[in-house]
Amino acid sequence: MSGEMDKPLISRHLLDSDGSLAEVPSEAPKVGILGSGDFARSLAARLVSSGFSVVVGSRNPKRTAGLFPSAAQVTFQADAVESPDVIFVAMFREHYSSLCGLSDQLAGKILVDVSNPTEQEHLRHHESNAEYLASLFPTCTVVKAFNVISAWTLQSGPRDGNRQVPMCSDQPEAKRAVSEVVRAMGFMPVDMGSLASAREVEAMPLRLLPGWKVPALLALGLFTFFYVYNFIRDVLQPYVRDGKSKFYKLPVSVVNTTLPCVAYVLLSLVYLPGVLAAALQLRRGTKYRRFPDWLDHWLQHRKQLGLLSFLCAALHALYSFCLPLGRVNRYEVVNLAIKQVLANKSHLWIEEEVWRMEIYLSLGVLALGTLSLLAVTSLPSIANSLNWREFSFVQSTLGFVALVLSTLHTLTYGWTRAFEDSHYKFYLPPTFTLTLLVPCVVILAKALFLLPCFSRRLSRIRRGWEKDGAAKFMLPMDHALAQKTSHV
Ligand SMILES: Cc1cc2nc3c(=O)[nH]c(=O)nc-3n(C[C@H](O)[C@H](O)[C@H](O)COP(=O)(O)OP(=O)(O)OC[C@H]3O[C@@H](n4cnc5c(N)ncnc54)[C@H](O)[C@@H]3O)c2cc1C
Ligand SMILES: NC(=O)C1=CN([C@@H]2O[C@H](COP(=O)(O)OP(=O)(O)OC[C@H]3O[C@@H](n4cnc5c(N)ncnc54)[C@H](OP(=O)(O)O)[C@@H]3O)[C@@H](O)[C@H]2O)C=CC1
Ligand code: HEM
Ligand SMILES: [Cu+2]
Ligand SMILES: [Fe+3]
Repeated sequence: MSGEMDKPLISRHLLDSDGSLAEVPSEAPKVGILGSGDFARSLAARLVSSGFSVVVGSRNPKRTAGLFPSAAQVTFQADAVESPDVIFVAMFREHYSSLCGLSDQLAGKILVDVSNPTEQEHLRHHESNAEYLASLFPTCTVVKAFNVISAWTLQSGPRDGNRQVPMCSDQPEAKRAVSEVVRAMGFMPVDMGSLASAREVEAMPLRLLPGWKVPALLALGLFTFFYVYNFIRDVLQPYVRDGKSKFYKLPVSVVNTTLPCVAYVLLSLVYLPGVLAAALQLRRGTKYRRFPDWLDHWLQHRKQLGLLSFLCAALHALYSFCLPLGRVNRYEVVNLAIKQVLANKSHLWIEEEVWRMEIYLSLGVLALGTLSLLAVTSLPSIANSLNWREFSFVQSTLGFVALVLSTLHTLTYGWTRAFEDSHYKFYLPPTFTLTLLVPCVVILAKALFLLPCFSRRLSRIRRGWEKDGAAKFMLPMDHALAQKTSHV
């Protein structure tokens, strides 16, 4: 079998070292495909247009030949596996065993398992599809690849969507051969190690935005809560008390009171776990103990929380820009003007209102601008061009600045309303007062941890110093202090 593996599987000079197309070999490398379904058809089309000679093995070649590009040869399974060394198995797991009759012809060849188990299949079988295929054909080398690429992406080419093709196999030589096919097709092979990783590779397409589930549900929960709260205050209360219909507020006004509250609370929840972590480290006097699971989980979901906060804040800004466009605004302005005329007043100008509004609008714009920087740097291409310090400056420091600006925006918007009885409807305080609690706790805690007594201790803990037990790392100036406290 090693003799089989030694010969070049695919003409190496199809690709230059830099990946560009070099001289096309006189005879195109041959690739086999077993199966004639959706995936097989897209794969064949892609392989043909990438310069491969393709032979398809079907149980019924007459019926299926018309579905393939004319350059692809469609024949019986036994004939198709005769000459190519790399054979894609584009079939479902339950049909693998139907290939057992081909064992002799397949001996020594590379089988590429492209299959995607469903969630139930993945749970039912403890061995991966690829390992199962390998157990059926012990004389073949199995490579797991392409399962994360949809038939559609194969057809439309790798221009949009994910270009990475995770692959694994126990045979480095086989992996290299399939990598070359992957590259020639315009995709990026990603080595995932031995075939034992196949289960992990097969689980990849089963994930649907795993990190987003909890943050998205949280955002939805907050939205629902604040929407109902604002509905009761702004729509239900005037209706019940005075019989006034304010239902026109549902699509814009109530939404624009709800969205900023969600954005603001989510933003504070991004920075709260950092504060809790610092507090925990201060109390324990070490960083070498795991955080409780809930805190660990929370710390890992901050990016998603932050981006959802940014989304809500951006929508809030757009809604705010749209407010003056509505009919409501025009009628209110006209009605106010008429009232002024009837009351024989000429100049309406409340200095305090003007200043309050100018300031809170400006602070809101600044807060959103700062948040945009965080959102931009969270794009992988930009994040990769920043070093660790730059990234953490934007994320940690500027993010905190955004939280402070949002707080000032909310406070100047709220002004004295929290203290005026007329703003308590059904005894419910104005919405913004509900949102201030968490952000203010975060800001105060951050300020507290900046005090020298805390910040010195924190930075020592983060460099490995421990309250009791051996000091793992010490600054020279900490040496004397550490000796006093770390007797065993
Ligand atoms: C729009 C938006 C986009 C976001 N995008 C991303 C993203 O792409 N990726 C991402 O990870 N997060 C992202 N976030 C989340 C958030 O910005 C980061 O998690 C941020 O780093 C949290 O800052 P922090 O100061 O609370 O926490 P941390 O930076 O984890 O620090 C917590 C505390 O520990 C201190 N500290 C941390 N490490 C050390 C150390 N080694 N030595 C000494 N002190 C230390 C800090 O000073 C701080 O006081 C985003 C947020 C928003 C709003
Ligand atoms: N569709 C997609 O987007 C993706 C599919 N995949 C994987 O590719 C594989 C094929 O998927 P897909 O092409 O969609 O499936 P299809 O059902 O469209 O095709 C399966 C093919 O298997 C062949 N086959 C061979 N033996 C049997 C048998 N005993 N019973 C039934 N069929 C048999 C058939 O070809 P014939 O009749 O000519 O022999 C049939 O066309 C699966 O493992 C799937 O998980 C992976 C990633 C994406
Ligand atoms: C371009 C940026 C922004 C503009 C133009 C803007 C504008 C406004 C306006 C007009 C209001 C009053 C809404 C109303 O009348 O009900 C308001 C309220 C509010 N804004 Fe902003 N804002 C901006 C950014 C932000 C950001 C980034 C946050 C926080 C993340 C935020 C949080 C809030 C909060 C919490 C309220 C109070 C909501 C309430 O209780 O009624 N805003 N903003
Ligand atoms: Cu979670
Ligand atoms: Fe999770």
